[in-house]
Amino acid sequence: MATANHNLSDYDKTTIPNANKFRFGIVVSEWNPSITEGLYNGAYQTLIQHGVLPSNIVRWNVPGSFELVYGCKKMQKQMVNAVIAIGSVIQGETKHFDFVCEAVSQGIKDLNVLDPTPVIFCVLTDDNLQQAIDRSGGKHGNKGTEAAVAAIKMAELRKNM
Ligand SMILES: Nc1c(NC[C@H](O)[C@H](O)[C@H](O)CO)[nH]c(=O)[nH]c1=O
Ligand SMILES: CC(=O)[C@@H](O)COP(=O)(O)O
Repeated sequence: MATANHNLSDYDKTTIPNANKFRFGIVVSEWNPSITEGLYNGAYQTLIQHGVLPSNIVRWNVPGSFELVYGCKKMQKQMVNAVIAIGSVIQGETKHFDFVCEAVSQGIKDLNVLDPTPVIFCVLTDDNLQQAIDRSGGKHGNKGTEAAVAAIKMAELRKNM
């Protein structure tokens, strides 16, 4: 289902466990900061709403989405229950977009395979700035909210394994 048909901020709050015992790492790309800050705010506020203590949210910045893989790999070792990778990749004139998106998605997938700490893929890959705006707190909701919900659910799943 396309995002246009499912608002990223809509979810059943009754299905979310209390996250007051969990600790989360959030790694934020500095490229397109107006977008990534919106994603971070969505994720942060959602974690707080579900009981996470501010002191249990660790934030690191990296230069761009390509560096999210390295930052998340290191964040996995910080005694956190889950990691959220936040980035915004916007198509330019060249194929660089394709290489960055492929590297980040494959790299984060690999982190989930190789380490027991889940890493949530909160990376927008948009054709233009408007699409990114719409998905970072605009008309289609906030992917940061969606990512925080996923992080809590994965932390709970890991706890029960
Ligand atoms: N064009 C975008 C980039 N490019 C930078 C790369 O992510 C990387 O930092 C650089 O190639 C050095 O290794 N990054 C984004 O996050 N978003 C873009 O739109
Ligand atoms: C995703 C990118 O790296 C891209 O925005 C860079 O722009 P360009 O392809 O015009 O160099």
